[in-house]
Amino acid sequence: MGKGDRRGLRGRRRDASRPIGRTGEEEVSAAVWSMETSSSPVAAILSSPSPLLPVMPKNLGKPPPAAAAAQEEGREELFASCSFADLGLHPNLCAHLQDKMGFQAPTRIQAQAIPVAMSGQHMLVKAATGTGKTLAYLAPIVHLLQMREPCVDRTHGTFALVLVPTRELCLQVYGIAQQLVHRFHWIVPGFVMGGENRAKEKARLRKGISILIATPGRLLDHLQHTASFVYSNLRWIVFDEADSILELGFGKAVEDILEHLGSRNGAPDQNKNKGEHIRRQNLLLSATLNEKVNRLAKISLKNPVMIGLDDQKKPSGKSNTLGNSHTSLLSYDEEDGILEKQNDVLEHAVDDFKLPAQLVQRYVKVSCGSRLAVLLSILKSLFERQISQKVVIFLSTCDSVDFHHTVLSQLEWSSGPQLDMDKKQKFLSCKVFRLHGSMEQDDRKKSFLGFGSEKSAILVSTDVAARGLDFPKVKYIIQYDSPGEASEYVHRVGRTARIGEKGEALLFLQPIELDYLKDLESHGVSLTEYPFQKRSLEGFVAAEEATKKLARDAFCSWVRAYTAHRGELKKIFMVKKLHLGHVARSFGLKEQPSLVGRSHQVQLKKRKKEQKRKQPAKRRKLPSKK
Ligand SMILES: Nc1ncnc2c1ncn2[C@@H]1O[C@H](COP(=O)(O)OP(=O)(O)OP(=O)(O)O)[C@@H](O)[C@H]1O
Repeated sequence: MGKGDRRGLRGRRRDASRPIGRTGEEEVSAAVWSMETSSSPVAAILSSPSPLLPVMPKNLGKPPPAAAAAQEEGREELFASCSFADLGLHPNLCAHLQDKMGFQAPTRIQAQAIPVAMSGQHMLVKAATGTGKTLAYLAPIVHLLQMREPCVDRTHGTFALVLVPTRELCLQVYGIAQQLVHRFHWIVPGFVMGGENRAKEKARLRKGISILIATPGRLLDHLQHTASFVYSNLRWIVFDEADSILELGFGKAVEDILEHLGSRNGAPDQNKNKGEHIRRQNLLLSATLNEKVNRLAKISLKNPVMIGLDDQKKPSGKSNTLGNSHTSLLSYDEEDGILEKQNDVLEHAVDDFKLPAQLVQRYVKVSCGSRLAVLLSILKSLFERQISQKVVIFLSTCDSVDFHHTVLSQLEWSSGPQLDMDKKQKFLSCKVFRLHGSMEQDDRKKSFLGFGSEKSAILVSTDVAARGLDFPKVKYIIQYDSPGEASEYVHRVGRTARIGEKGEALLFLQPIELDYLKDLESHGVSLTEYPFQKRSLEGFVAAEEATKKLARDAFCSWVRAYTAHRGELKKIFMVKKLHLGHVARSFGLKEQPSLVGRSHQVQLKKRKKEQKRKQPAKRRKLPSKK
């Protein structure tokens, strides 16, 4: 089980261990599945106008007009009015950012964080997802390394260490670092992470890596066992997605890493005796903070500049939206005064989350048994309205990802000859990828890179994809299984609506789970209900006597057909195992099964009596004489 996936399991065993019960809804959707004669049960759901499927809104996949305005407002709030050059970055780096990476101006968070990072002060940054936090720490590091005298050389070892919670994020940050050093080829980025070949990593460390991106477990392994790993010139330690690193149980590893690197507050500066006094700088960044980050901040940050933390609440009481964060430099008075202010600011920063202003967030209330049917309907509607879509579907466990990936892959449109029926049902004109921590590393890499490069695709994933991953053009996030903590909700939906782009997020909730909305509200996150009118099948059937009779006849014939199975099949299709009430409901019948079923049973008994009457009277067995 990959570390990155651990969060996917801890506290989320609910769907793995839940006993498979045949509740009403499951009964009905089972009935829906078995009613169809088509080739696949999944297709059955789609081709049957199940009473449970929502009628999709016309504007599905198109955010409401207000969101378009919010998107414009979001963009204005997102970008600073200054230039990268105004921030003091090297002209070559500014040119590269603009010409090669297409970044015309810094985001607000970058405009605030880059000068602080360049000043050498410790920093704690809280900014909404998709606001450019990666560049906020990598750009100043590259800038300062390229101007270092003597020139950075591989033999100097590692100057900057970036800790991230997942392997995919490790690859992503490494890719951005590679782009940033394009004009400074003497600065060498590299990565070490679980699942990779240790020996090759040792060889690369022995040669020297200037900017090292790492997952905590593997980094600690090399700190403890790779003697050729040189970090005596280490100047920066960056914790990207700081709260997630600790949530994933890396807390002890992080403390051991800080111990090794002499970067705990109060630890003797290991470079002092080297003559060259390198001021260590630690940076913590995330869109969400938690108590554990407070603890990490206390042991690793010294008088940090806090960005985006202390203006949590707008006068309206609404939580701060994107880009309104600003630097709050703690006044430098006596030690305890600073710590007190720092703690106070941190305490308040934990509970409030910032979300992109242009993100449209909805929830859909779905009973358990009809979840899959509704999910397939929503996907079908999304792809019918816009053939090319990038969608991420979050699930709670690896097994659930594997199952739903298999189900959705059945709907993948194959370019070869197709049956007419298949054409109608294979509505996904895109590839379906899966991602979770139990996959082989190569498969994980293929999925991660594959989904990122496709114009239209679906990714079915656990929370291993919830943090930091920057998939271009993801327009829709479906949380089929709700996340645990509200912070995970924020990060999941943060995979869309990035850097001012539009995005929509849909959370599946069962009627018994609606209280989760209140939990989200308490963190300043509010969702609107998915705007579809629930087709009231029962009302439709009850409206007309003729329709009601059709439904009754259909119900009776269905049950009769069910009893008609022969041989071994009778052990599978057993009427007495059916919950006739739910089967009746799947025909829109409100009557209790006993009423509808009783009349059928009465008929059955009558029929059996007639059959018996017609049969020649069997010779009665006389009791044997003893
Ligand atoms: N100044 C900029 N101008 C335009 N695009 C930018 C700028 N800075 C970063 N980006 C782009 O914005 C996207 C989001 O950046 P990044 O992943 O660093 O955000 P983040 O705040 O770290 O998000 P998360 O909280 O999800 O990790 C990326 O595609 C990145 O290339």
